[in-house]
Amino acid sequence: MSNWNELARHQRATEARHIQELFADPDRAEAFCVQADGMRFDYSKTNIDETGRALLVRMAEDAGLVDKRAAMFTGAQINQTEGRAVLHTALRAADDTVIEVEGENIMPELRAIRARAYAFAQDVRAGRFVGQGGPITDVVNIGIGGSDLGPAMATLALAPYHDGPRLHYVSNVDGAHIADTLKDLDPETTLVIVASKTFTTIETMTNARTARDWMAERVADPGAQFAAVSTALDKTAEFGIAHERVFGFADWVGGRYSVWGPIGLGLMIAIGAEGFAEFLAGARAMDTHFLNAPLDQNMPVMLALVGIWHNQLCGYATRAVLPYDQRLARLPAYLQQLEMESNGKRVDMDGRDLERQSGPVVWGEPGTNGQHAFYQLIHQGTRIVPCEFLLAAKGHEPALAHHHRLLVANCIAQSEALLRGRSLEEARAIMAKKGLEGAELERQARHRVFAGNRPSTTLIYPCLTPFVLGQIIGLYEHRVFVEGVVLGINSFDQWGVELGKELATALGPLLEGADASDKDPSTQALISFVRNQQD
Ligand SMILES: O=P(O)(O)OC[C@H]1O[C@H](O)[C@H](O)[C@@H](O)[C@@H]1O
Repeated sequence: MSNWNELARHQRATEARHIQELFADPDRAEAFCVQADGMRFDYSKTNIDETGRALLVRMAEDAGLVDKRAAMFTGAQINQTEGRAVLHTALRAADDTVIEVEGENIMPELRAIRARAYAFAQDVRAGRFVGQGGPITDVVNIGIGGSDLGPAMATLALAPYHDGPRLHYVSNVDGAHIADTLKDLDPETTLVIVASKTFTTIETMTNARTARDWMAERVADPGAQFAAVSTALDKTAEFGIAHERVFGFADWVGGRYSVWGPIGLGLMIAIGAEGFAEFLAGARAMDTHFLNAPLDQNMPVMLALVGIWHNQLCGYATRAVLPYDQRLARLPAYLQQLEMESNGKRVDMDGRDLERQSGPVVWGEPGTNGQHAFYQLIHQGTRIVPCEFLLAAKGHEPALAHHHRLLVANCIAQSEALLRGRSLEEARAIMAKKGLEGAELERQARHRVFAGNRPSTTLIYPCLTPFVLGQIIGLYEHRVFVEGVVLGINSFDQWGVELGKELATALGPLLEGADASDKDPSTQALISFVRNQQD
């Protein structure tokens, strides 16, 4: 980060400037915008100017982005703390690509597993694979984290293409989740997919056993209606799932990057192999763009650099992801794992304390719902929240085009409002029109002032098709990668989730009465509250 100080100086020197001033340049809207295969990322409503952009791009270059990008795509062991390559891009690479891991081309096996998964999905959809009571009507995907969020988010996103059996996603170990899901299902026509990279995750294994017991009550051979997706083939066999319904993947696919392979089985069953292939094609188009576009016209690179400008340079701690697309309702949750599990780290690749903040807190809700909830703070709160809007130019409901026009108008209006705000003079004029005068006019006007000058970006795309969803998810994956490279961290491990897991395992027996006296007083009090309720 050799030019970090220069960038920080530039940020300080320009922070008093109103973003609107930058539009004195009539070409700004085009010049601060990136296009990729029909998608447009507009970052002109930020305080980044040409100098800032050039410095940001140089920072990415100096961090070795170009070489590190090549290293990822070609299978180098860039996940150093786990000694692994990072090759989710191979899951969507063109068929004739050659990618070697430890001297062996991994592509033929990937293609073979994908073909098996497609064939199984098509069999389920066509009623060739049946339950013990007939064709499959419902599929329950049991998984958590990366084995849930990706396929669950994508299944909802692609609802207009969903013509297979109903899909249900169960993740939480809270019995409420599986109980509520199973209560209306018929065990004789339900397929259960147990999705777990490790096949040891306590939530998933607990839910999987509960589902098997539920099925065993009505079905002679419950195992016959189970499929599994995992890297641990010994453990899937131990669980009793026949190998023809087990779809493996390698450890160089990170959990939160795994939707492109067999972890996407639920989505394959929902939308079919052809639709899934389109989803992969969209991500592949984004890979090609990421690999080839010059850095300042490279969508994932610019998305990442805008994020770094806002978080590490301006000091805005959070980022709101605001899809004006109801079917992307789970995108914020998906991105919370993708971005926060990847870049929420406190040390760099070599274990040294980070000199900057790590990745931001990511949150959000679909528009327009958020407007009637938390946008108050976004517009008038004392904290600045950079907003990332996502918007489809076209919806899937031609008969409801008037709804879509309202949706689009709201999205674009929000970014406009954040930019321009409303001055005290304008607010006074509004109050005067209402007949207010003097001190009361002044007081009321002050509540109606919007400072404006609040940054936002807009990602606009033609329509949320499988291809476009693939592009969007590929875009965010690469954004996380670029951010990780610039910050010098490993975006592909997740040691921060381990301590809680270990303590939870140790804590279980204490809830049943074992001695808790070595716990801190707060923990002891919580345990005894639970024990008292159980007695
Ligand atoms: O797929 P699994 O092995 O069951 O893992 C599920 C999830 O749990 C872990 O705790 C990790 O934090 C996630 O990255 C992972 O996606």
